[in-house]
Amino acid sequence: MKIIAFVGMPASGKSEASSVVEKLGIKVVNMGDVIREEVERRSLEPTDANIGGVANQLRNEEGFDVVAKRSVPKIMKLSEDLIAIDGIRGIAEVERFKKEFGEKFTLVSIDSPLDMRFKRVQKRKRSDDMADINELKERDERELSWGMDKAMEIADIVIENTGTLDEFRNKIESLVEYLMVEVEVSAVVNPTENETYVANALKNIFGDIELETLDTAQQHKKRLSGTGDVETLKNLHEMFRKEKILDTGRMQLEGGLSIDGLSTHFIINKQVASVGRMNFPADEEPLGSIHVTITTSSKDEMEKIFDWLTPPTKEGRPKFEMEIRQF
Ligand SMILES: Nc1ncnc2c1ncn2[C@@H]1O[C@H](COP(=O)(O)OP(=O)(O)OP(=O)(O)O)[C@@H](O)[C@H]1O
Repeated sequence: MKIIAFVGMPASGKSEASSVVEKLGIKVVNMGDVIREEVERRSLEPTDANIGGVANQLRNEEGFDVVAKRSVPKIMKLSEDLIAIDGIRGIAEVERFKKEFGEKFTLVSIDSPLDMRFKRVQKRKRSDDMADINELKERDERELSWGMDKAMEIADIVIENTGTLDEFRNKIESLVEYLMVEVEVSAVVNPTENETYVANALKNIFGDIELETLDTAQQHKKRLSGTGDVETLKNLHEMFRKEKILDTGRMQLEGGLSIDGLSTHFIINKQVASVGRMNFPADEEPLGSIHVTITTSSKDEMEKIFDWLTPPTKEGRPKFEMEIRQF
């Protein structure tokens, strides 16, 4: 499971980002629900004043990360691959989520300058919106006092929201597709082989991927396996170039494509990988090969990955080089 959360100054585009995510079918957990539930538990009317009052009371009684803390079990109960958290207000909440979810938690900062945010607020006309730029500055100050700037500073990904709304929505879609990519790698460890030898072969191709040892149906045979995201493919990306095997690589990727176009599977020579090089065996090697499966949430994303890893070539050189992170 992966968790994504947006932070940013008032009117930077967090709600827009959440609604794009929701439209893509991703579950959005609203932190405000925790407060609304507490309001109900205290048998109060769900008015703005009661919600604000209970939120403040909770923070004073149980700390600034109280809402995050109470959201954690709700998130843990879910079984989706990707979940978005809406409504982070400060650094304490970010720290709580980082502690609970570690690497699985991706914090995204949405950056937009004050004057642009003010123009957008004037159009938004939400009941709590301001007519004067100084009121927006005051709102900024309140968010800063909760450490929004610190939360933005430690974000894993920064998205500039300085263009059109469509451009922004495309960036968020691209980000979600990027986060949904899953890479699975595995290789058999034969009784005659040393586990470290196989682990090194895998790490030579996939960098510092975390591996676990699994039993196989056959006695004395183990399998080393690991899962990762697009970052896991960065070293492979370099190897295709170093070994000058872009065309062969492309054939492997395309050859292993599933009928629905959402996953591809190919094998890499384990023995060759153990010495830090890479090629593709025609068939599974006698001692087993390295198996790689890449899964995406859309055909477009898969095509993007193909073009990024192994662009088409002309006279042996890539016709173009592209970024995989288009946000
Ligand atoms: N790139 C953009 N171009 C034009 N309008 C935009 C753009 N991004 C966001 N907006 C609009 O700006 C307004 C503020 O965005 P949004 O409500 O998503 O911000 P927010 O970060 O959730 O704000 P708050 O912190 O105040 O809840 C909305 O009306 C939204 O539709």
